[in-house]
Amino acid sequence: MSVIFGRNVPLHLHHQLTMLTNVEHLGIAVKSLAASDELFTKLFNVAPYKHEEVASEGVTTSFFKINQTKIELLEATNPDSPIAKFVEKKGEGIHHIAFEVDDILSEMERLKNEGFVLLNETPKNGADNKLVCFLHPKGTNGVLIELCQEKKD
Ligand SMILES: CC[C@H](C(=O)O)C(=O)SCCNC(=O)CCNC(=O)[C@H](O)C(C)(C)COP(=O)(O)OP(=O)(O)OC[C@H]1O[C@@H](n2cnc3c(N)ncnc32)[C@H](O)[C@@H]1OP(=O)(O)O
Ligand SMILES: [Co+2]
Repeated sequence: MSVIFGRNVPLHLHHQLTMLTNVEHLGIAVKSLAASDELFTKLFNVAPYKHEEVASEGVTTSFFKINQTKIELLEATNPDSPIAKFVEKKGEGIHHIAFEVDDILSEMERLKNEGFVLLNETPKNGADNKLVCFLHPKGTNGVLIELCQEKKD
């Protein structure tokens, strides 16, 4: 008899529900969204599909989509923004990799139990209609990882 574990999923299948699926986007820290919009529009030969400010993160973003690949450009909107500190310390460049998850709460629980350091204890509002959580780069070989779950209406 299979053991039922949360959401009526047999235990041996449950791990398949809590995992990082696709790369949702690559985050690139930039000094000027206007200048980088122009540069990446030339590079991709496609214009950004949206601009969105996330005041809680102190960023304004620009999103490009090339087939299934999403690129998020991020400019700081205040000196305390993580992007401002990053650009000041490391210059412009790749800032984070975001992964899509089906169930961010279960995934945060799983990763916490695996010893990863969550930078926010509960999911927070991200851009592009997502709930997000970040893992400390010190625990992921120096790469800032973001988890993204599509907000359900
Ligand atoms: C949510 C909107 C949008 C979305 O997709 O929806 C976004 O993606 S918003 C993105 C901006 N928000 C965040 O990045 C939130 C998570 N980040 C943080 O909490 C901080 O930036 C943190 C904790 C990663 C670093 O902050 P801290 O104040 O500790 O800055 P330090 O410069 O002291 O960094 C400590 C240590 O970490 C290294 N570091 C910092 N940022 C990164 C990074 N992006 N990738 C890799 N490593 C990073 C930094 O170099 C320091 O290492 P050290 O060896 O001591 O130099
Ligand atoms: Co992001």
